[in-house]
Amino acid sequence: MSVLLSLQDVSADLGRTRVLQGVSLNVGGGEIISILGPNGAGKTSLMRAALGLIGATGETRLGGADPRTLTARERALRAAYLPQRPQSIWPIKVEVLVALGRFAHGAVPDRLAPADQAAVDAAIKACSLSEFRHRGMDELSGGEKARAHLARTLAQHAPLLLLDEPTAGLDPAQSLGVAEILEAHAAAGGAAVFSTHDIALAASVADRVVLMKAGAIIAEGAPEEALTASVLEAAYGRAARLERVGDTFAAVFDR
Ligand SMILES: Nc1ncnc2c1ncn2[C@@H]1O[C@H](COP(=O)(O)OP(=O)(O)OP(=O)(O)O)[C@@H](O)[C@H]1O
Repeated sequence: MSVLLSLQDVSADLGRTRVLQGVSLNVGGGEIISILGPNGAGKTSLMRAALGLIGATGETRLGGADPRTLTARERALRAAYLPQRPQSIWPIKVEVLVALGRFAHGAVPDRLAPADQAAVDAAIKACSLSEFRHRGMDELSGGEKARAHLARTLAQHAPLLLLDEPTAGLDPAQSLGVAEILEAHAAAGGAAVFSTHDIALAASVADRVVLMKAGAIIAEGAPEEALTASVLEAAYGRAARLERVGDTFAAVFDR
């Protein structure tokens, strides 16, 4: 199994806040890993450190290289990043936004080579956006916009997906669609790391969950083994448990 991302004892500060504390994580091809944890736990910071977007101590390797030494293009060929709440500043068409995902392959959005066009079409289809592809980004609902940004990320065809809350704002059926996209990516040998507050979805989809609190990983492993009641309570400060429901899960928080 190829190692696509490796963090060893990574710590980082933003301003006066220690946002990562001794984080170690290895991600190999074929894996789906979900990052969980309360607001402010460090999930976004972990992804940004993985990409070299924030300074950190320890050792970070993205596709075997220190991400701080990579050009934007080299980084984009290794990892596709979906930021939390991405913005599209211009009212560009959906298919043009998705084509921007091809920049690392040398694509120009209005003159796509066949391979770039095929990648754009496949990403639009996977994200159920075919009927919206000619619409402006300013003519979409919140969930449709989120899917367009995900499609841009997928069109990049990077082996590692780093997705910060890819299902935020999506309806349950669309969230399951994202889960199936991640499963297909992993089945093809890629890896997906995604953060979410949907514990049940994470447990259903991820091979491994990583639970963070205050910048540190407090539990990691197969969902049912890692997400014990005591660990969930330690993370969220409320009594909670993961329950199996058929072949999926529910996260139950006591009131
Ligand atoms: N630019 C910044 N300067 C100082 N502190 C920051 C900065 N950005 C984030 N933080 C702090 O870093 C910590 C981790 O933030 P991060 O965005 O990584 O959390 P998160 O787990 O992704 O949270 P959420 O679930 O709310 O998205 C938080 O305490 C946050 O307040």
